[in-house]
Amino acid sequence: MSLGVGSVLLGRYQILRLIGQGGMGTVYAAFDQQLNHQVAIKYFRGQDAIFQSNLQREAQILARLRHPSLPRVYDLQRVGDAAFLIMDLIEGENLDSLLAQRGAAFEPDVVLAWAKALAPALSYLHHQTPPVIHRDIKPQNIIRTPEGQLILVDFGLAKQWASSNQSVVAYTLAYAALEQIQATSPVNQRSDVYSFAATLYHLLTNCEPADALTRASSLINGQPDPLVNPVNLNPAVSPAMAAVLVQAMALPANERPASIDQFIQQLQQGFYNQPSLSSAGQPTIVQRPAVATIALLEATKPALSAKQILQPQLPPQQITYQETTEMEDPLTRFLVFSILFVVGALLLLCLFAPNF
Ligand SMILES: Nc1ncnc2c1ncn2[C@@H]1O[C@H](COP(=O)(O)OP(=O)(O)OP(=O)(O)O)[C@@H](O)[C@H]1O
Repeated sequence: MSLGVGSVLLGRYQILRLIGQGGMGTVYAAFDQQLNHQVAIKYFRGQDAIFQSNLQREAQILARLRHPSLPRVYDLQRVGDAAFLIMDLIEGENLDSLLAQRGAAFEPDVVLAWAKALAPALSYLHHQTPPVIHRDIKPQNIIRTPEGQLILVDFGLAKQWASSNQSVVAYTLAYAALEQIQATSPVNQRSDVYSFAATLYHLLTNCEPADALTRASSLINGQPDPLVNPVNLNPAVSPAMAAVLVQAMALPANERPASIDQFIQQLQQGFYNQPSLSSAGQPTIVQRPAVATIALLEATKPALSAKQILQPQLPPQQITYQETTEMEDPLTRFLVFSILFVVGALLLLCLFAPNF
């Protein structure tokens, strides 16, 4: 079905322009000739009956949502194997475009303010029964309106059903949690915590974070985690804030903050440079050099390919990390103590045998 500019869809929606195309569908701006207002239409094409009925069930859930930072969903129309979701048209520019135009990282106070503005919307989604998981938080899906308000678009909709379809990628690799890529354990609000943190990481550093699959693959092969500490990319980010981000992007879901609210609280503490805590579930920063080992996967070394990681035999929760600092290394400890011993002996000689 062609949706050319000017054509009228379903006898009512005049297509104004193409907004963007993603893995699951295409988004258009249109004019609703019946209600005289502009809408956004997401066009899902070539979907089977199971997908369509799941889509309908989810659209019914989304239609009940009311939040100032989320577009309202009005209608779902089906024509053959195509489906059209009608929702608020959000005018403005997405944060990915704003970052590209700026060509440099955003200031930490700006990103923190954005995070705090978006968190209630995510929290609202997560507190639905059943919880609505966004599944695709990324700078491109956050639109800043001309009034400066942030709106989170493209949420939830049937992405878990799409992910079982081999031809569809229903997430964006750089921002997706490992459990979402592997599809071996349920995606939950901690998966959104990962994506939200990865989004903030990108905005704070102007660099896409290393994706979870590459990171897991490196760790399995005894390599350091390729996720660059945000402090090294933007010195304006405090070490404590960076630690919170890195913790929220932990590969095992159970090491991330349990909720968006908890994450934002930690991020705010980090911004104001409060000391980071090292107990379980609290932010710690990855020290370099550090030896990262994946204890339960140790037996499978030396090499696991990315494809193998994708296979469902090893749930991501089984991945645990162990870190040793430089001083914990026996050779380093031996060298440091030897040097201290020699220096001490020389000092004693100078004191008690000055003619020596
Ligand atoms: N209601 C809306 N109003 C305005 N723009 C929107 C709206 N919903 C989505 N968009 C924009 O449309 C573009 C394409 O969205 P789309 O959802 O097709 O792509 P995607 O997120 O890359 O992939 P996927 O199909 O996996 O969701 C994005 O840039 C998004 O910001």
